[in-house]
Amino acid sequence: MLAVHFGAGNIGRGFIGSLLYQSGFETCFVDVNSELVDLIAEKKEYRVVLAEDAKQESIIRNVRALNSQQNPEKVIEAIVEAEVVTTAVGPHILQFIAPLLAEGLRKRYSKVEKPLNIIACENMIGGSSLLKEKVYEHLTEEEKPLFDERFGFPDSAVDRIVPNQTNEDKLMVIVEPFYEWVVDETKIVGETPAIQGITFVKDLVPYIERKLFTVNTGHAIAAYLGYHFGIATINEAMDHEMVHSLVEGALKESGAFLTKKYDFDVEAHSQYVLKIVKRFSNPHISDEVTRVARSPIRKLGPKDRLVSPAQQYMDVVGDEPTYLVKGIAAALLYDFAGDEEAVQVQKTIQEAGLEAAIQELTKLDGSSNLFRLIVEQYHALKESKVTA
Ligand SMILES: NC(=O)c1ccc[n+]([C@@H]2O[C@H](COP(=O)([O-])OP(=O)(O)OC[C@H]3O[C@@H](n4cnc5c(N)ncnc54)[C@H](O)[C@@H]3O)[C@@H](O)[C@H]2O)c1
Ligand SMILES: O=P(O)(O)OC[C@@H](O)[C@@H](O)[C@H](O)[C@H](O)CO
Repeated sequence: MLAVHFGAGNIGRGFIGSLLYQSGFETCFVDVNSELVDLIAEKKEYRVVLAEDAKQESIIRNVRALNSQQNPEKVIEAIVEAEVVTTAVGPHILQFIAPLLAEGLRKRYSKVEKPLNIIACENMIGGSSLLKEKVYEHLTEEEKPLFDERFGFPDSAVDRIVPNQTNEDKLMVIVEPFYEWVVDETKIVGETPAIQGITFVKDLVPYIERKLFTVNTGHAIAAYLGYHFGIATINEAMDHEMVHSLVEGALKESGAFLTKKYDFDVEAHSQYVLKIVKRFSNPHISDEVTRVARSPIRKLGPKDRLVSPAQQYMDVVGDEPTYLVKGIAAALLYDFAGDEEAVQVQKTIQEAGLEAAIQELTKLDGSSNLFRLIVEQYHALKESKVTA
């Protein structure tokens, strides 16, 4: 059984690759990082170590790797043979892998009748659907209905914290023990991929919203406020009394709309939040705030982890959010020079003004209450700049 996985990075090796191996797949990683591809091709195995006292280690075997820029034909051949295709490249990269994936699916269509499912494992709502949209931009009108019958793009939610890391063994990856991978079974075409560890559900939306607007909302707020207070890592940010209580406040707000909207059990949701806050404080993980804060343009988008829960809190709970808005303000103040999107946000604020920048990034109506609150909190936070 062959799996083709795009993106041999943190989550690709540390999570998806690991579950594929445990489920009996051979995994062909596809990446553009030559060093990584060459190392996987040479070693044919790598280590995954759990970030816990016992540091339990697994060896992931049965892996190979291809550089999609150097060997596109081989990637196409692998897609022809695959039982499943997965991705973990980042939401903005899906458009770049789409042309090659379209070529692979075209060739496969002409050679193999067996259906194939393509699962994007990215932190966003509708990742596989977006990938499908991008792939379909490369198809003819005649091909589209034929591909609909043969290829599935089920959306998914993935949860496992895998920090950026530099280890002596460059393929080794340290991951937190916890993981969750939920896939929309209604969009599967043909057989359900036999991957142990996936939970298949009929309605993914509550799962992806619960994950993105709890884990990623809390994480982003810890990162942006941590950065604001001059803190380097997420667990240090969680040790900072003010950041800790602002994260908890934001998760109370997102929890209030999630439990109401989806009729989640309130006590079970509190336990879910407690566990997440504990995961952020894992002493065995050193996760830089700049990784978690990365790509603020994406994170300030209307459907992402900051603005969407703030808007939904207003709509569903009927109140003004206090903490989520502070997180949005901190994201707008994020000026890390090593992050192109952060540089772009600061440039837009300087050149177009704060209000035009907020409108452009969040797509919020300039006359809305949420917009007004964000402007207020931005100025309040900017004036209160202190170091930890
Ligand atoms: N790290 C985590 O904790 C975590 C957890 C859950 C979900 N995710 C999601 O997984 C995705 C990947 O995150 P990550 O942390 O593993 O990032 P990463 O940067 O470690 O890995 C991304 C990989 O994609 C590769 N890549 C870039 N362009 C490519 C292309 N055109 N073709 C093939 N490969 C390409 C990169 O070289 C890199 O190896 C993101 O959407 C992220 O939100 C991450
Ligand atoms: O990957 P991003 O940039 O969407 O978000 C950064 C982190 O919040 C994220 O990678 C988490 O570690 C992960 O989503 C945990 O499951």
